[in-house]
Amino acid sequence: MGRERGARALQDLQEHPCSARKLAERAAYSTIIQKSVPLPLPESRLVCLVTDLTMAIAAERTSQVAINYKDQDPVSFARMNARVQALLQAYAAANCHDWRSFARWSDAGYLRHLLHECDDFELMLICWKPGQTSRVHNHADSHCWLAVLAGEVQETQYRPVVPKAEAEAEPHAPAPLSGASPPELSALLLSEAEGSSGCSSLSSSGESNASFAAAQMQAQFSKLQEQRREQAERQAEEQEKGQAEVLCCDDLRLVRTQTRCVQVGGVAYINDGLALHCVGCPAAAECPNAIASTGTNTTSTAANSGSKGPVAGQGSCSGRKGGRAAAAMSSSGGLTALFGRRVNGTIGSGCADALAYPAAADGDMATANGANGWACTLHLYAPPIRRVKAYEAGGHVTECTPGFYSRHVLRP
Ligand SMILES: N[C@@H](CS(=O)O)C(=O)O
Repeated sequence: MGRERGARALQDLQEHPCSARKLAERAAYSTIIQKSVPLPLPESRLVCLVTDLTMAIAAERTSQVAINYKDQDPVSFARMNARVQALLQAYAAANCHDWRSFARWSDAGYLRHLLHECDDFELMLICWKPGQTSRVHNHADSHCWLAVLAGEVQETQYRPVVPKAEAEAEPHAPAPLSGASPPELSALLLSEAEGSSGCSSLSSSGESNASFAAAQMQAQFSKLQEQRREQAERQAEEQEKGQAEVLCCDDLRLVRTQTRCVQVGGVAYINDGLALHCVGCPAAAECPNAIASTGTNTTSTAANSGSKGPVAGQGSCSGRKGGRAAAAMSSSGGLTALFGRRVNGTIGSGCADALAYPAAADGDMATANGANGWACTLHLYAPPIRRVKAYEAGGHVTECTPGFYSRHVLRP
């Protein structure tokens, strides 16, 4: 009897996602509810987001499709990508503030705050001060979406350079970072859907992408391959002329292919299938008034000006707004950071596996605003990232396990 009621409640929840009542019902049938304080109120947008993301991803998993960028069927990925992007974008654009109680910044490097983790995905809040960036890294076959909640971030993409001898032996081969992958395809579809404005936002309007048929995707994929061939040729030319920025680590040479900015409200898909990359918050000098107005605008240049800060307290959000947050520490002591590059250089290079991280100072508990140019991003990794490769200029390619600064549980 109890089981039946539970199943009915969950089915109901799936059909009518995310209302406070439904969430309360769901809580009644959840098995383990681990709480760290303070949790947002059950009806908070962040909790709803976790519930909706869970369903969007589970919907693909139940059809026996492996959820990762390498194995997932393109149509399944396109469907999931559209849903996930629409959910993240709705949250980012709603100008919610419930994330702020989990946000901490540090002078030592960007901080990762784990908000939710399950077998399918992890949701991470990342706090950046101006000038802080991640190392060039991969995502170890995980999908990764990024939504900007405050400020602005830049993503710089890199592609391994094909050694000249190899390129001559096979002149039309694209850089062999990875083979054909669903995300590549989907990202192409999304960028095509946005038109050829030159902006590199990957914000999605939502469900429309899900309707792409497999045949159309195949045609687009051929186009993508052609573009990659052209890009490889352009890179070879740039290298000849010595124009391309090249990063060397171990025997690998990486060439920078593009930089794109994502502003507040914007959503991007980032993945090894597209490129290796690093993400960072532009230094104040590069990016005056870094907080942009709510929306999905992005630019492909480093500089951004004339933007406005977010308006506090607006939007359709409920739940806590700011307030004193508790940073629940990880079981191993908590203060772990990951493949971030420390701006002050005091912590050294290489991956920071379980490296003790200085606690955020009280001053770092202030929230991001237009004046300080700090940024905050929401990252969704599906499945959770277990190990990544980090590429250090003049250094080594290092494997490391991502850690986090604080851990929370957002399940209702
Ligand atoms: N993947 C990085 C952030 S970004 O560079 O995408 C991290 O989780 O620390």
